[in-house]
Amino acid sequence: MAGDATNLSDLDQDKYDADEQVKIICLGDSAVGKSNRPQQLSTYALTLYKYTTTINDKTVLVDFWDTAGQERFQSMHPSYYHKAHACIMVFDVQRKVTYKNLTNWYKELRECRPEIPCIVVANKIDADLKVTQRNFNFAKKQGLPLYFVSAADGTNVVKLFKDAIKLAISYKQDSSDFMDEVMRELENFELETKEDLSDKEDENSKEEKSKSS
Ligand SMILES: Nc1nc2c(ncn2[C@@H]2O[C@H](COP(=O)(O)OP(=O)(O)OP(=O)(O)O)[C@@H](O)[C@H]2O)c(=O)[nH]1
Ligand SMILES: [Mg+2]
Repeated sequence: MAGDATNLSDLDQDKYDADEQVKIICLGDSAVGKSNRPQQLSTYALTLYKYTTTINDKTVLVDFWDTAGQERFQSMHPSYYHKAHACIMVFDVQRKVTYKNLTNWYKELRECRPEIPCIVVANKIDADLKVTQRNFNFAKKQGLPLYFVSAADGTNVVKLFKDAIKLAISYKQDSSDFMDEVMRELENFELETKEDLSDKEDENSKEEKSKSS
């Protein structure tokens, strides 16, 4: 994948409010193959994989968030979920416990992000292709798409990331449509109540603005 970089400016999450920026998070137990790296000591708790793509003639910047280490505590810091537009939830078909733990990951995800699209990934299918015939009911039960993937030989990897990006963007557009609606309602509301506002309140709001800028 594209080069990764994690520095402080990457962690300013306000950028994800911009139309052309999406954030996709990866979840799952340790060593399921989220980063597809040979075993290594975790130097950084967080890695951002940056990816640029064009959708409907618009350039979209995608940040894939990936962790090392923190998932051993079976829980992520809330800032990891903050403003995420989609989630890729990975388990290892060779290790049943990683499949069982999806329940916990999914619960935590939904506490923080109740609505974002989520894809379930059964990884390492290269180790035993027969697993693709097995039923993994978790995904079906939750109404989530399930992808059989091998990060090692590349099976379904491109499709997975393309679809995750599409889902993230469509989620973002829907929610911004909804935001537009809310904003319009607020504008109308303001017109109706303007006369009631005293000068004092106007001063206060100016002060608030200069504080926050
Ligand atoms: N056979 C096989 N091995 C894989 C595959 N994907 C990853 N691995 C191996 O699984 C091990 C763990 O992979 P990682 O990518 O480090 O897993 P991770 O989920 O990022 O683990 P943490 O960073 O510790 O959370 C490594 O030895 C990888 O080489 C796969 O598709 N097939
Ligand atoms: Mg990793």
